[in-house]
Amino acid sequence: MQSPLNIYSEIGTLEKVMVHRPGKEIENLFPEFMKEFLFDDIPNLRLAQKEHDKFVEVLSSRGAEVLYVTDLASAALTEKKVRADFIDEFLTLPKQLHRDEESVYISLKEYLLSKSPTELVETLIRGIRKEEVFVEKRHKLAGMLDHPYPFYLDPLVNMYFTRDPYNVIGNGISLNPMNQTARKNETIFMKYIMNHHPEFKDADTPIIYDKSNNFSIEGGDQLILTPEVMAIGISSRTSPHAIEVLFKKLLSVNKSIKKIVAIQIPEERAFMHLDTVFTQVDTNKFTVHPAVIKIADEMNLFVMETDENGEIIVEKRTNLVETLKEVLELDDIILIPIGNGHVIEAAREQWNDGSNTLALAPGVVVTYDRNYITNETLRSHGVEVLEVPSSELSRGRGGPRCMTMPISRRRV
Ligand SMILES: NC(=[NH2+])NCCC[C@H](N)C(=O)O
Repeated sequence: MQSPLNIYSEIGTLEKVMVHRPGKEIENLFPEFMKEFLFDDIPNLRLAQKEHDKFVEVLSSRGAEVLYVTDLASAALTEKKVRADFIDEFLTLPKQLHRDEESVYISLKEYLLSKSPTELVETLIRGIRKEEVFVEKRHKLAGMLDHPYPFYLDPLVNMYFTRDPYNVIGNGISLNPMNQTARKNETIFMKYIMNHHPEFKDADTPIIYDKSNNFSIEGGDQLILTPEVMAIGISSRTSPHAIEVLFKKLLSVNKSIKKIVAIQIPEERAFMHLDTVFTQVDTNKFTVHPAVIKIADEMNLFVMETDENGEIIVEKRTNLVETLKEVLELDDIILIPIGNGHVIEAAREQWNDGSNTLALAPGVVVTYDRNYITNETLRSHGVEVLEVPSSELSRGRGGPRCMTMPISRRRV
């Protein structure tokens, strides 16, 4: 069966997309562990959900079919044996289990196995607080001590940024080994959806990358500029080794991608992924953080392609516009500076994901309404901008592109 996955660009009309509506996991965020969970503030859950519903409404209003990870995962986990494997895989990671006794593992597994597929998915995402499960204390000394850490299983608070833990390239999927411990378990949902969901399990879907490859890579760093060319960020989350391994695999299974431009970005919180400073809004138009424009002719860019023997060759470039013209074979590239290029407006709006646009079609993007200066700049370049409310969703440091995992786009 042909794979239902079909992504050959960043901008082709969005047909099918996967999202997660923020849920109870957000209420497991608290100040002491916020940084570890990669948040800078605690969103108001009810408002965040309203904003997310509005976001989904905008996607649907332009014809995209919106699927929820939780629904897909529940439908993939109908068999008990599959649920048991899924739980095992989930419980191998959490650091807090290792601090505790084996009996924690046994009790958690039993507790999770007693749940229906829908409840199981919901529980694994919201995390398990210690008071929720009874664990028999088998060791006398350790049993006398109470460890202050409040969870047996951490909440997956970043789950609504579906872009990062997995992403579609062509008709294949990259199951990304996440760089940050707080996000590692998110990838497992997609693995089970691909292997066990009725709509995906019999499809011929190449796995382009997975955790057997060790090096971390995340979807926020991967942009599919054309069917032949990708841009991938070398960032705090994505290692250069991973990019090379991914390219090799793409050359053998995807056969469409011929070139990768690896773009080095600073390893800073504000620049966590390439899509926080650079996104494609139309064939030749890109949003860019002015800090990047400033150094646009002295960047570390690496064009990867193959020679006539099929060997990978890597060449360094330094000029962003010239390199994009070269790899995209275009005469004209327009870089749209966020915050209209002003040092303060740009930094402020980029902090709230002003350059994290999601294209619904060539020249049509969804953005956060709070970034009104960037939105006007985009409009002045002829881009249609659909704004969504954003006071709560933005607190997780991700925007419309981060909140979506496109499954299918019409060819440009
Ligand atoms: N593609 C993106 N820019 N994703 C943003 C993810 C934000 C999330 N809090 C993290 O630190 O991982």
